[in-house]
Amino acid sequence: QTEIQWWHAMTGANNEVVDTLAKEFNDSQDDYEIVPVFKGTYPETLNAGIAAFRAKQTPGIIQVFDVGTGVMMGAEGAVKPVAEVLEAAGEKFDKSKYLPGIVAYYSKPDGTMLSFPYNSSSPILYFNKDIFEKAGIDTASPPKTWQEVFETARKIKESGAADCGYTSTWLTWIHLENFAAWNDVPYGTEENGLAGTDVKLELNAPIFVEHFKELASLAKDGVFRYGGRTSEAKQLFLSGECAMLTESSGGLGDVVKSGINYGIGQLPYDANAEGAPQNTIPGGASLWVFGGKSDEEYKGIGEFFKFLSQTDVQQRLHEKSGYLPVTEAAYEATKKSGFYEKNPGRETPITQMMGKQPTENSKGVRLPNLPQIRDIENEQFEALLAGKQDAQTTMDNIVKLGNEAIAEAQ
Ligand SMILES: O=P(O)(O)OC[C@H](O)CO
Repeated sequence: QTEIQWWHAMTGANNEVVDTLAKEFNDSQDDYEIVPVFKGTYPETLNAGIAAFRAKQTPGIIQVFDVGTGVMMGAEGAVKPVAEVLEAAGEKFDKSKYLPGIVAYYSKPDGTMLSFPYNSSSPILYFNKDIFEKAGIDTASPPKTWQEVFETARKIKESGAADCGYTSTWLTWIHLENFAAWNDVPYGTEENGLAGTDVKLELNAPIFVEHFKELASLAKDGVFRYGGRTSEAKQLFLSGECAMLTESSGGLGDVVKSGINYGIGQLPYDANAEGAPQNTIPGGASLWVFGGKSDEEYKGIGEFFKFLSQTDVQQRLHEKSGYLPVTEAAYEATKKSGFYEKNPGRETPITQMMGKQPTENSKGVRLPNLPQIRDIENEQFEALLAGKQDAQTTMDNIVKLGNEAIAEAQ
């Protein structure tokens, strides 16, 4: 039997999905064994992969988050494109079977798709219906714009219905990368890095500065509570401390499991942005396969990817975790099953990603060192939210330090 390690960053309900899928695949045949290994948060998992590559001790499969895509693409020869992996298992990879936004995100400019889109997501608004009712807020029409979210959050705090009105996971992904795409404003030049590598960040434009000014003011008043750089803030919602949360659709598994009386709204947009809402960009992660493995291992990984792309597996993954069904067939099957009628809001992450043809502001953000840029952004946000600097300084610093880091990485 050939053992194949699958390094991943999934916790809670999503970790259970990983373990279940590996077990089902292992039970379905005798030649290969997929062994899931939890490697920490997404940034930690990527760092573990880089270290393993240097030490020539790579796993068969590694889950790399959206913004690590540029890093992996830059590692010429280190990875084996997904089509070649599937070919090893006698399967022809047909891109047209996958949702177009996802294919575009994980493909090189020449169209070669490099990784397998295991868990794609889109950020949404979660709200606690019990708290809304206590504060006298209509649960049938959750806030649509950021301005409404902020006003509602203040109202909730003032009413005493909850300690904190609003929190958010991933400020970088939700309040910068998706904020830009959804409001149809640039994150940076060169189509946010998709059209060229000489990118200059445009994150100190007034729309971003105003947004963060408001967040900082909410934080000062205890209305907004900061949770951390990745998905830590989800706990603040699950514990009932915060009434609203913006978080990945991939957080749904834990929200459902918690038994909380929750509702879903689409990702808020800025009321002053003319083109909003435009479309969100895919988040989550994909599965990358390292080069230099034996034919047998590639065949095993190809078989596993074949297993993962089956319609019923994709449908289940989508329904259990909240990640998107990555194939058209699984999306259609979920629609037909009546799942969306029975579970209001569960189609929102898909429609907000696919609803409109992307513009040059909303295809994605691709930088060779985006994880590092996110570190810079997070450091600046933390200084802002701790009251150490104002929003204009924060966004100016992000642009200055970010541009320096991008120039260095070229
Ligand atoms: O929580 P996930 O898996 O949807 O990922 C969120 C972000 O895209 C990570 O960069």
